[in-house]
Amino acid sequence: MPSSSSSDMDNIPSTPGKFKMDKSHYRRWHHIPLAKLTFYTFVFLGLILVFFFKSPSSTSSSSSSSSYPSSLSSSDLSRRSLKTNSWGGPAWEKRVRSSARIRSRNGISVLVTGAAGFVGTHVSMALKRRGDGVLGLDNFNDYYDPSLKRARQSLLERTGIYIVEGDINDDVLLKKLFEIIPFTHVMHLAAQAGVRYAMENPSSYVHSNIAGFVNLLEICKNANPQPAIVWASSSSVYGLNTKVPFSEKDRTDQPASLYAATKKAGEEIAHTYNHIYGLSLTGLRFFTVYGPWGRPDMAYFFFTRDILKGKPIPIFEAANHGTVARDFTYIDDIVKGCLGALDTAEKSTGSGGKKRGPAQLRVFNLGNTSPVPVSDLVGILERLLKVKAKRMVMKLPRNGDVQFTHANISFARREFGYKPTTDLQTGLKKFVRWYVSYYGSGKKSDQ
Ligand SMILES: O=C(O)[C@H]1O[C@H](OP(=O)(O)OP(=O)(O)OC[C@H]2O[C@@H](n3ccc(=O)[nH]c3=O)[C@H](O)[C@@H]2O)[C@H](O)[C@@H](O)[C@H]1O
Repeated sequence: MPSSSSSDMDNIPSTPGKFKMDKSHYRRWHHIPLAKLTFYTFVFLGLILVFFFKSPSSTSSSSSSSSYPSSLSSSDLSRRSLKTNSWGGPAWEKRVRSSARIRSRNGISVLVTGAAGFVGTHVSMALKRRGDGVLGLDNFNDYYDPSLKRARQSLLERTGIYIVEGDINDDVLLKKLFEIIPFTHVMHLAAQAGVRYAMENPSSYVHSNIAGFVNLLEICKNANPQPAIVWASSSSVYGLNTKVPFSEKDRTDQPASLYAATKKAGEEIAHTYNHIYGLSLTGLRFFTVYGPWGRPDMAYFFFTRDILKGKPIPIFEAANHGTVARDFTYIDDIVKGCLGALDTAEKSTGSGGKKRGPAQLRVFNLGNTSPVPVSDLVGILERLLKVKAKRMVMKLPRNGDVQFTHANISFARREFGYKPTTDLQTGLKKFVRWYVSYYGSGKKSDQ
């Protein structure tokens, strides 16, 4: 055998566990002065602390039981960006519990997604008013002025409704909410809305209306008990159909916008989760909802603003001066429809991700049943605002708009007595009153 050398190679153990300590190294440590040793110990501890605080799991929410894998894929990273540090901890859980507490006999506990949105705010208030437990969820994105969403949040807070700040794509957060509260129902209203904006930002529609919806259903199917889900589809699924009024039995395979296509996809996804997992699912096709606390991206809203400012408003017309009309539906009628759907929703039949039997699957139109031309809407606003609009008639752009909508609501009437009662004139009067109290009249002459 070759004689042993004193090279470092000699210190590599041939078998794990059989490493023999080199006494000369040991002796060398003994000769390091104590001050130096203390210094190196602090440096070492410092490095450990830095590593700990920089690690992904410690940057996620403080109460989250999750920890990220050590190697993050790009999708993990994008999901990470959805996490906020604003949730978690005993005080947060207490707020969640208090908000979701049922305060009436036979009440239900509802997770309302998109609670800081227009319809979400109104539905949350109506549920709370009758004693149901309500917990909101909203990501407060800036599709339109987030300060309006914050104002709606304050409104809800005053009635004891807490909105958790988070995204429906955040599975860790959703799981946590279902761990704390065994929700009986989910009112799913979080979505990327708007027909025309889909050409500007298509991926946001896929992110919220498809990926987000699937993520929510994944959590719901695994929940025990599984909740019943009522969610917002859209009148836009009728797309290029020409037969009126639109009935739930009509074809919906000709969407005119990506928005419509993602809502239609949602209806098919609902079918799948109902079929495989026994989730009870009800889709509501809303027809151009308007009213106080509404969405600033919608025509009735920004027409009001621009008429008051003396700015021209673009009024679309179809080919050959064809009328463009909508079945504008007042928010209180939509709220009645949402509550009716929640109250008639049957329980999901599965549990823990397994189907135990067939479950309810429904789709309803929620409209007003009397379409009004957009030019008439402008006429009503002119009278209410006492300002003449600067009308700018334009050809209906090819950006997703359809020429008209008109709901047949006989199915919703039969199932839960749905009966809209507010006509456009009355509803716009309430909207204008709210608008002026919230923003001021902002008339050009006032400035
Ligand atoms: O029912 C729905 O499912 C959808 O309703 C709503 O879409 P729409 O019915 O298109 O409402 P909205 O934009 O207010 O335009 C109203 C009318 O004004 C016309 N319009 C619009 C803009 C303009 O500059 N000029 C104009 O004439 C326009 O041609 C239209 O005739 C929601 O935004 C959508 O998220 C979805 O919920």
